[in-house]
Amino acid sequence: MLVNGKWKDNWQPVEDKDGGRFVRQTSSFRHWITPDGSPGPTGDGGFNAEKDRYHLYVALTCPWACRTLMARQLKQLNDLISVTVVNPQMTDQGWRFGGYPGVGDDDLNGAYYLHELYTRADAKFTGRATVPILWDKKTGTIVNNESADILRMLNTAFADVAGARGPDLYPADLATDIDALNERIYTQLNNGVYQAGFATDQSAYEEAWHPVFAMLDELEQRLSDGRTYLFGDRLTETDLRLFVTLVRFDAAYHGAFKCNRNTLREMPGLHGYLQRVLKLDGVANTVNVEHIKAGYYSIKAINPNGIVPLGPQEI
Ligand SMILES: N[C@@H](CCC(=O)N[C@@H](CS)C(=O)NCC(=O)O)C(=O)O
Repeated sequence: MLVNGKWKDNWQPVEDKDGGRFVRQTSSFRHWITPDGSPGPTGDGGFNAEKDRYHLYVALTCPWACRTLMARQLKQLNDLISVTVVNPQMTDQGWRFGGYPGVGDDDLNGAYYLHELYTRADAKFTGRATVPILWDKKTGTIVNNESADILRMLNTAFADVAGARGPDLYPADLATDIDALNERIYTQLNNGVYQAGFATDQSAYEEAWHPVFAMLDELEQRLSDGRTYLFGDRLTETDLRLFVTLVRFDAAYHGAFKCNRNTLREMPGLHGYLQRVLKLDGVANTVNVEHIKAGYYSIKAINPNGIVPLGPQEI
């Protein structure tokens, strides 16, 4: 991680420990792009919605980054916001650019490691250099590195510039229910799989494992009435947030993170739902199973010899 702007020690998945439990760092850049550059719910103003001004740095292995890519795709913002994909394999200094099929160099800033962008934005930055990063090309800084914020701002910020495009992913009449379900899915499942996978003692692993499957069972049940999406016929941000975890389940979480009561393929409601979302316009472009496997299985703390499993044949 970075300490006072300097890279310290070899990359490890867990820095903040609470016993054997994995604790996710809170995001540090929380500015918002808004239609008129006024400050959003958090952070400073000045980030007007403009064409060709913003850039996303993502890893295709990372669910948090991929939910922002999905939002960009579904809101039809690909022509407004450019993207660079980092190398899925973790180095001793975290994410790097180039050197892997389907990966870009940092043409924008000429960085080799992603952490260089954090110190460019804040020379004294302390913390983990995570993806996604929403970058402002105009002022050369990070707008926001919290995917939940980015998802929400992409839903509305560009409506004046681009016209209303794509589905409303956070409709007002569902906002309270979306917030409540997001929170539960995040705790038990999106982050729960990481808590199981990065646990460093048996009880912390077991403590995380049970809620993962309790949530999958609950969602399997929820979808059993034949609804298309979590809230019925309307696709919402909660679907994006769930999809990115489901699509990684059999390829990464079942093996690398030891979430192995069953595979997702064995849950017909959830598996059917996964396939339905995968078929939405352009969503398949945001999914790269090869990058997903290469990424999770490159984490030495959980897979020291770096062997990448050949299966699953299909997700
Ligand atoms: N709160 C962040 C979390 C992002 C995150 O944890 N990304 C992981 C990849 S899946 C990362 O970049 N980890 C590198 C590190 O922790 O050093 C978000 O949702 O945007």
